[in-house]
Amino acid sequence: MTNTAQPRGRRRGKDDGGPRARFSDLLPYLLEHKKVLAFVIVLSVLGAAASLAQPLLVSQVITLVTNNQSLSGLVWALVALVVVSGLISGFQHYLLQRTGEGVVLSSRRKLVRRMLNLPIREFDVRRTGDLVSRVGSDTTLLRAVLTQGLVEAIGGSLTFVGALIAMLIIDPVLLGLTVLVVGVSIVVVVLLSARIRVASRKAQEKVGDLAASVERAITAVRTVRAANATDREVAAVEKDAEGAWQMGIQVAKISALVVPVAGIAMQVAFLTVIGVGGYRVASGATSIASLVSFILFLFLMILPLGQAFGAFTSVNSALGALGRIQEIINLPIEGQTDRDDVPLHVRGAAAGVGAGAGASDGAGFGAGAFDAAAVELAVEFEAVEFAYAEGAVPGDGSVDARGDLSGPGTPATASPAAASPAAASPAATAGGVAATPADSLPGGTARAGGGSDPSAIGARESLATLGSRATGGPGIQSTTVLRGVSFSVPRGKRIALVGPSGAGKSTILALIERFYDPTSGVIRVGGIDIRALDRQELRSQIGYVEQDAPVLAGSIRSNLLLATPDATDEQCTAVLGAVNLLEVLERSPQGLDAPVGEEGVMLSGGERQRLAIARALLAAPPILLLDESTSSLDGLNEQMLREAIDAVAENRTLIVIAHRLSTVVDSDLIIVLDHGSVVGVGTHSELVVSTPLYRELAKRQLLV
Ligand SMILES: Nc1ncnc2c1ncn2[C@@H]1O[C@H](COP(=O)(O)OP(=O)(O)OP(=O)(O)O)[C@@H](O)[C@H]1O
Repeated sequence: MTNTAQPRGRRRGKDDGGPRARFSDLLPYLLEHKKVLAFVIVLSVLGAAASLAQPLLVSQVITLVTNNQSLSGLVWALVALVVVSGLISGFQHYLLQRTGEGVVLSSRRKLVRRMLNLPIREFDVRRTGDLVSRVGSDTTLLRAVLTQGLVEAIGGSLTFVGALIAMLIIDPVLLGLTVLVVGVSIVVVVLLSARIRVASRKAQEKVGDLAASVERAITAVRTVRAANATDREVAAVEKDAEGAWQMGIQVAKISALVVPVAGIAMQVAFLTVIGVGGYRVASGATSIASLVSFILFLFLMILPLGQAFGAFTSVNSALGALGRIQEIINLPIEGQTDRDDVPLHVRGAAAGVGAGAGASDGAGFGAGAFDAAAVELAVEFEAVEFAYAEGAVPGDGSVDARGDLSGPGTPATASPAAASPAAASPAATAGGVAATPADSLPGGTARAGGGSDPSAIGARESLATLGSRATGGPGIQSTTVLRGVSFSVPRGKRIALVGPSGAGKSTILALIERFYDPTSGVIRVGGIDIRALDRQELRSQIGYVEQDAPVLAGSIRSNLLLATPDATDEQCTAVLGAVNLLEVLERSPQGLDAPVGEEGVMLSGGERQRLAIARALLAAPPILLLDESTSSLDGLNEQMLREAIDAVAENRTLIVIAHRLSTVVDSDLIIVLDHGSVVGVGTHSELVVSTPLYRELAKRQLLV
């Protein structure tokens, strides 16, 4: 399905332009099990020896029969050989299956660990279903490398060589003919291998597409059903399923060419040996016993050849899938693309933060750990510019740690020298917002210019252009979302961000969480440039309730314990009481263990939001970020929730986004955003007078 509603992720232009893996990429996965594999290879060698011994014994049998001598000893030896070969082969099979599962497990572990640590930007451009499919489906192909013959082929190669030597001794002429036939088959298989690899990778990509469209349809099933779009979605998913089927058929066709090659080689070699060998026996050039043992060795030689061809096919299929796995594993994780040009004195201060930041007593950042005056400001934005990178970025799997993901926040980011010239330009300062700490007003407010000033609009446009240029590398498009945003949030205050949809309010919270880095400008938390803070440390100081207040599948308890795994049942119950959610507990005899359904679907919208807020409150961080956290609440619940937040918010800094001004009119400070710029800062009564946009919003909501 061509899913235009979601980003398609990194697409490839050409068939063979996708992520590639070499055999050497597979080795680390195999080497993790080197002891077992070495043991299996020893077993293979023993098995090969047992196999090689059989034709020799058979040859002996023929000689003894011809000479009318007793066979009993030899027969017992043959029986023992067959039994031992069987046991070895069974044990070997089990060990290989087991190791194959081990390879799948370790690849899944690596992949998931990497995936969940990727920068948020990666999740903006990739499809969830495709990522899930890489973990679930691509990894299973690695198993086939071991279970479908690679190790047997290694052991088998000994049989192959042993048989070859024996055949050389028995009849070099017949061997020459055999090698000719076998050589042709090997060339054919090698030629087909590259096509198998490409087809296999494309088949896995199609499976990824399929998983992505199934995921899309299922997650939006209510919307799809309500829009009477079920049949169309089914058709779209079916189309993707057909795409996967077609590529599967493609793989089957190429494999079908490989599989019979060994069989054909064997038959041709066998017929040739029988024909030429029979002639040679008739002419007295060789004996019947030699011909029979030559033919048995021929079988022994061809058998591992079949295994080798099978192994070759499965390794090439696996390499197709491994390319997709490695594409993710090779991506830089969050933090790896950071520039280390944060001024040293800032880093030094940050070192002190760690010690105090762990204390989440709500008193603020690491009291006493660094300059107390700086701590007075919980959050500061200074001339922050930001643009999301948009659109698909072609990648080959070996993404340059500094280049590809940079977008906003890397090359043009951190150093003051690298800040967008427009951000510091007089036009920007005059037209939009206060750009330097010196411009901050006492009490932590920021000076706001006239957002409706035409010159400011002009400045914004040029900033947008510059921001885009600064941000986007080749292939990356970006639109400036925040333009020279400056404001300060004093510790312990309640701040509201308001403004029209798309003004950039949620983006500000995402930047405080450091999901993205600004294109230019500085964000400080507790007086520290957040680029100098460890992300975990930073986030442990912040409670964040997203706009869609996500609730994870699982129980109420697992949702609450997400950020605070050690919280007691009493603490959980108390925080649920604080957000008026005790009723949900009473509803089910399972209490805290009551399931909430996929994405919390068994809860109402308001309950989901309150549960998410309860989760944030339970962690009791010094700073709380609430994104439209009261939008799904009825009047009564909203009132209760506000009281709860007010109670918990004591001594904490609260930054709240709300569309309904009624929920934020009593904030200590309201910051008004429009098109990514701060157009007003003040209290409700100040803004009604000073900021036309705010007055308009308030008027529409019957607040003035
Ligand atoms: N992940 C993203 N990738 C690309 N663009 C984005 C992303 N998130 C937001 N945007 C864009 O950034 C702009 C600001 O979005 P943001 O969500 O910050 O606005 P908002 O003020 O919170 O809006 P709302 O009140 O409707 O939630 C919008 O134009 C939006 O399309």
